[in-house]
Amino acid sequence: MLSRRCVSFSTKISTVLACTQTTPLGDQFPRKQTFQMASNLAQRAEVAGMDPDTAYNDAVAMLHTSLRSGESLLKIRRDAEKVRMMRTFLRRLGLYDDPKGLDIIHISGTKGKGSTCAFCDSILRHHGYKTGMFSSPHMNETRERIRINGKPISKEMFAHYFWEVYTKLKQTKTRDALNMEGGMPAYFNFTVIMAFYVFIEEKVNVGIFEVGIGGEFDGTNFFLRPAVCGVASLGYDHLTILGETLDQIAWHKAGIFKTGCPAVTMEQEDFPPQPKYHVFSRSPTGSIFSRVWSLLSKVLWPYPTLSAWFFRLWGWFSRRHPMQVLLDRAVNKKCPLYLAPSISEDVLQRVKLGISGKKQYNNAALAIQICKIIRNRAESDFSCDVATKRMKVADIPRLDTSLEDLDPATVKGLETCYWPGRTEIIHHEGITYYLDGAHTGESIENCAHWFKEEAGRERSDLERKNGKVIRMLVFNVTKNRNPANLLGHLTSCEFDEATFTPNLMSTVHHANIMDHYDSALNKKELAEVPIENSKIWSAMVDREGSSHVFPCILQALSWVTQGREPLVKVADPTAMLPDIPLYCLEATHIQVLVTGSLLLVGPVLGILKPGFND
Ligand SMILES: Nc1ncnc2c1ncn2[C@@H]1O[C@H](COP(=O)(O)OP(=O)(O)OP(=O)(O)O)[C@@H](O)[C@H]1O
Repeated sequence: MLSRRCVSFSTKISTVLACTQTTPLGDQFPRKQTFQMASNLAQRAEVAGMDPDTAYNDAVAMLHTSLRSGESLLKIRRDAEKVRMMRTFLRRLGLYDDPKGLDIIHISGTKGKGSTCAFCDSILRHHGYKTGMFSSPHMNETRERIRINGKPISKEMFAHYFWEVYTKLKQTKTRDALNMEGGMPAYFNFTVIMAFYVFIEEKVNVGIFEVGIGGEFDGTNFFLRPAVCGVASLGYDHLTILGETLDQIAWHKAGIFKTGCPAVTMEQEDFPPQPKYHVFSRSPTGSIFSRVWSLLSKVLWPYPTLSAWFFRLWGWFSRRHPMQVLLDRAVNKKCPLYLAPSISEDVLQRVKLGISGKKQYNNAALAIQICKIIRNRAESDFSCDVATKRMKVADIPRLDTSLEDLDPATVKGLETCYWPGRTEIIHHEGITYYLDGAHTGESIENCAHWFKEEAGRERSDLERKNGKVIRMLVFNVTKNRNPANLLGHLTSCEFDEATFTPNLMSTVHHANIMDHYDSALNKKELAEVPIENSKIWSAMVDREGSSHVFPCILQALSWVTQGREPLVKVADPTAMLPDIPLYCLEATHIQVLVTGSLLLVGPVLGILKPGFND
């Protein structure tokens, strides 16, 4: 399979990695040098029968080096051009239209889009479809982004298709280096294109695509006629890109709607505008409000407090309900829009969802209706439901989940659905790990609710048998997120001790450094963020000494589970772990919540459940 144009520079990459391993905090990856090395080697020999690990590592290294460099050029392109550019890349691969026989499900939303995709994937698989799923970001390995029949594609398959797509695009590259349409797609766009290509080549029946950021200008928004679009729950994330009010965010998310293609959404809350309300925020809706807004912001900017209050009030009164924005966009795009309300109590009692958490019932309802559309597609006519100007939000047709929708295959799909690292519980002798990759206000709130419910039940059972249970937190956030906003939701979880660590597996040996190139590079994230988080936490819980900072995940986990966990070993035996309080050692059971970042949860999952990807 690997007889394609393939390169081997793993040995050289390992040499480079070896240099970085000695400086744990603030490692600098020699990006420029590796990029040159990668591009030189890419034009080299054909290597047949390569070892899959080497071939895979080479492909991932290429993604992180030569293809990442395209991103800086991308920034100078106007947003709307990105989608057109994606279509050009596909044409260069010989893909001129949406392929026949591959139904596309395209899902946007702030929270729950990954879970909805996973539910769709599982339900359809249990109905006999061959499924493909593209999601981002990945936790441990890049290949997690492309799944076939619920499993990440193998390293061998990833390497094979990577070099096939890479070579075809390279051969059609034009001389105009600044013209990105003639160049190479950057990291994210490349993985999207590759997923699409893999699904076609592997003759998948349904391709499920999770939007990266927003929707309108996202790299996944190149489909001409998706079989169905879904919008999961809306909330605040990526505000600097999408805007700071929910109607601005909704506008982007609804950008995936296509003329004549059915779209389904769930009930949406209308949160108040974010407290941090920027004077110069730009409304993408292009309304008269936004023009007056922009004029006033120019007049008022010298008076920051006055203008901040003015704009906060303005934002409050001028905002539209996110559901109204979804409807308006459906009208503009002549798209039939449906509402999938959450599952009702009687139906709910029949199913124990594979992904837990109360919000998952909303995601499941959305997935059930999306799959129903796919299954009944041949005999359905959506033209009579195309949204019209006269329609009000209350008129959006409802697709209630009834008992008849829960046929055995759908129930099996919902119950066996596995979405790694999201509200996942792993039991070990004397320890229960609660893992959740939540990293926004809404999802951390959901995580705290889930943890209190699940861990509370377990603690009551254990205490009834005279057990002594303590609770530990292992936490990190990545850059650009507000740690106080996230940690605030966790203060009610009754943690006895809290630990903070960067998303670095080990200070000695950083596995998969290439797969997590960015996080390994950022000095502030590695050294300063955990200290900052620890200070915020101490101030919030007002308990001296119950907050601890570690330089890597292995040290934090070793400290938390001292003497109990054979799987967790400090990679550097010379590392001095601080003393753990006596009452922790005396406890009969520890409950550990790991949350705040997928890049923290991923490595922990990798330790506790090796091979969870296979
Ligand atoms: N409707 C929801 N509201 C709030 N939190 C949710 C909802 N659905 C899922 N979550 C939580 O959000 C986190 C991420 O879930 P999921 O992967 O489904 O979402 P996502 O939209 O793909 O997010 P991201 O891509 O940012 O990780 C999980 O912790 C999950 O429990």
